[in-house]
This record gives sequence, structure tokens and C-alpha cells, in this order.
Amino acid sequence: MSNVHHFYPGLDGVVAAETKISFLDTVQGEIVIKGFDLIELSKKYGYLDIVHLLLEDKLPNQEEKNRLENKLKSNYEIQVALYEVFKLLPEQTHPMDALRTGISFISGYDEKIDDRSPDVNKERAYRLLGTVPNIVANSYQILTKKEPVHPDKDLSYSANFFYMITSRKPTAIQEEIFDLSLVLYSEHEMPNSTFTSRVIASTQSDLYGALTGAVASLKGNLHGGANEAVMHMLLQAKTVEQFEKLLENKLLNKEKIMGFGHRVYMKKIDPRALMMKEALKQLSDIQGDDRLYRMCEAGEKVLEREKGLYPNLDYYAAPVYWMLGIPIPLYTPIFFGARTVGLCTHVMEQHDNNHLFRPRVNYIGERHALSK
Ligand SMILES: CC(=O)SCCNC(=O)CCNC(=O)[C@H](O)C(C)(C)COP(=O)(O)OP(=O)(O)OC[C@H]1O[C@@H](n2cnc3c(N)ncnc32)[C@H](O)[C@@H]1OP(=O)(O)O
Ligand SMILES: O=C([O-])CC(=O)C(=O)O
Repeated sequence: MSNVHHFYPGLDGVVAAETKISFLDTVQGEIVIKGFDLIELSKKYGYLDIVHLLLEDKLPNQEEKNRLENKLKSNYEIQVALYEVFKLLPEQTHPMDALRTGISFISGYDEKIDDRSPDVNKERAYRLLGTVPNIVANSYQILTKKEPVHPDKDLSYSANFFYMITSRKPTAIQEEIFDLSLVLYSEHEMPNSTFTSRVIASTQSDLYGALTGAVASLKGNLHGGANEAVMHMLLQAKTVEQFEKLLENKLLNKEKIMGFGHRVYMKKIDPRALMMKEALKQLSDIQGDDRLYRMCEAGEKVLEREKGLYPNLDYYAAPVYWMLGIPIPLYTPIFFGARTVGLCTHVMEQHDNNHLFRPRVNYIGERHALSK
């Protein structure tokens, strides 16, 4: 038997799981979520529909949707002690790190922490879906020395999430676009964060641990952190010409351009980015300011011409969140908030049909004999 195995750097192209949750069908050009194309879903359905689809295996009727929303609302509040924990965090803590701490902290309140059965895991997932927007919003409020914002149960789930992070109730169109962004971020097969959560769950560790690991994964700017990085990059330019120059210089310096490229869609635009691009156009028209839209479009052309690269969702989500008036450090936490449902579904699937993740290596170090 050989000690050398075929090595795929970054597990590129390696199949890591059999799943009934989702699949990036690059042949048909579809993001399949429980059998439906996410882009088609996003044109007709909202975030709560997707939550129901992922956790209950079916699109909900109105009554089921109301029941789901009420269940999430009954889980909006966070432990008083968590506010105290956030007060102890150093001021410069990134909201993703505060979120990681928050999710880790609340695990101690779960009286059935050692129960991984599907029903208990599902209840836990609903609790997390209710709680995460509050953790995202109020860790940030406290870190920025503001008063906590209490959830408003008269608002829809997405409107309340928006309200808690901005302290403003959204207009109808703002609510619609924010909800669309949550739909688009909700689930995406086997990105690094989902893989991380499944790896953790495969030791029979719990949902909180798996999600805590996923927050850390998502924070990196090769993954979820790219949406914040895109906005910082856009803010470095004031005009289309300046933005084009900035990108050209970055490419000359062999820098990676945030918001472009994707392990799976490398040579095509991420279909979710197109949806967010339309939303950006809509916001630009409403606000009578299309500067960011024009800069982003020009950037697209530079990357296509120079590198044959196309935008991923983060490229257009960033300026959309900017035009919605959302603080930049919350862009990646919002991504996580939206992805909570996808991650919970994956952890549940892993627990239900588990095989410990434990890959091998090709050893390229030295071997020594110990002298006697
Ligand atoms: C919602 C999401 O999480 S989507 C991902 C968000 N992340 C980003 O936007 C970060 C920027 N993008 C990237 O770093 C990459 O495209 C990734 C990490 C997302 C995927 O890339 P990988 O599959 O690992 O491919 P890799 O990084 O090796 O790139 C392959 C080639 O394309 C180039 N490339 C890929 N993405 C970019 C980019 N954004 N800017 C410039 N060049 C790029 C690489 O430099 C490399 O070129 P080379 O072969 O000449 O060295
Ligand atoms: O699929 C990936 O690798 C990253 C991504 O787009 C996502 O998590 O939404």
C-alpha cells in the first residue's frame, strides 16, 4: 500500500458530503435549494419561506408562515447576562468576534445541550434564528457605546432585523431589498463555513460549537468578510475613473480584488450578484444617486477585461447595504444571520447521518531515527 495519496489543495473539486439540502448545478446554472432554484425562489418568496423550506422541507402556506414567524418572535430576547458580556469586550472587537462570543455564551443556557436528536436540534435552530439578529445588533450597539435596541415584534422578521441594526424602521422597499439579501445569503451548498460546521458536528459536538466555528470561518475576507472589504475598496474612490484606476493598480500589484471570483463560478457571474445588482439599481433610482452603481459596473468591466473574473454576491451586497444605511462592520454578521438557517440544516443533516471527518495527509517533512 502506498503512503502517497492524491492531493487536492483546498479540497478543490472534492465531494465532501451527500446532501438533500442544496447543490450548485453549474451545468443547468442553478443554485438548487431543496429541489428549487434559489433565484426563482427569490423572485416570489421571502426569507421566512426559505427558512420553512430548509427546516420543514416544504414552502409554507400563510398559516404555517405565521406560526413560524411567531415562533421566531418568541425567541427574540437574549439573556441579560449577554449584555454584560458584550460590555466586557474590548472596544475594537469586530462584530463577527462578538457574534462568535455571543453564540458560544448562550450554549450554556441550553438544558438539553447533549441531545442531538432531530426535533431538539430543530427547536434549537429556531431559537438561534430568533436570537442571532439580536446578538448581531446589540453586540454592535454596545461596542459602539449606544443603548441596546429592543426587538419590535410588530415588525416582520426582516424588518425587525433591519430596525435593530440601524435603529430605523425600514421603508417598504428597504424591507423588501434587505429580505432579498437574506434570501440570497441563506444557503449555498458547501462553502468553507458550512464545511467547518459539518466538520465540527461530525465529532458529535453541538450546534452552538458548529456555528461558533462557522462564524470564525465566515469572517475571513476570502469568504464572508469580502462584503465589508468591497465597501472599504469602493470608498477609496470617488469617481468611476478613480475606481477603474484603483482596480488596475491592485491587479498590477497582484492583489486580489474583493467581491470577484468564486471557487465554483470562477468564469461566470454568481447569479445572486445579478439580483443584488438589480436591487442596487432600484435604490440608486429611488435615491437619485447612481454613483456607486456606475462604479460597480465599471469595476465589473475592468475585471472581465483584465482577468476574465466576475462578481460574486458580496460585490453587489456591499453597496446595497451601504445605500440601505447599514454600518459596514455589520455586513458580514448579516451574512451570518441569513446563513444561520443553512448552517443549522447542515449540522442537523450531519448529526442524522454521521461519519467523522478525518482526512489524511501526504507527509513532506523529514524523517529521523533517534540516536540511541
Ligand atoms: C459569498 C462568498 O463568500 S463568495 C467569496 C468572497 N470572496 C472574495 O470575493 C475574495 C476574492 N476572491 C478570491 O479570493 C477567490 O476568487 C476565491 C478565494 C473566492 C476563490 O478562489 P480559488 O478557487 O481559491 O482560486 P484562486 O484564489 O487560487 O484563484 C485562481 C486564479 O484566479 C485569480 N483570482 C481569483 N480571484 C481573484 C480576485 N478576486 N482578484 C484577482 N485575482 C483573482 C488568482 O490570483 C489565481 O490566478 P493565478 O492562477 O494567476 O495565480
Ligand atoms: O460558496 C462559497 O464558497 C461561498 C459563497 O458564495 C457563499 O457561502 O455564499
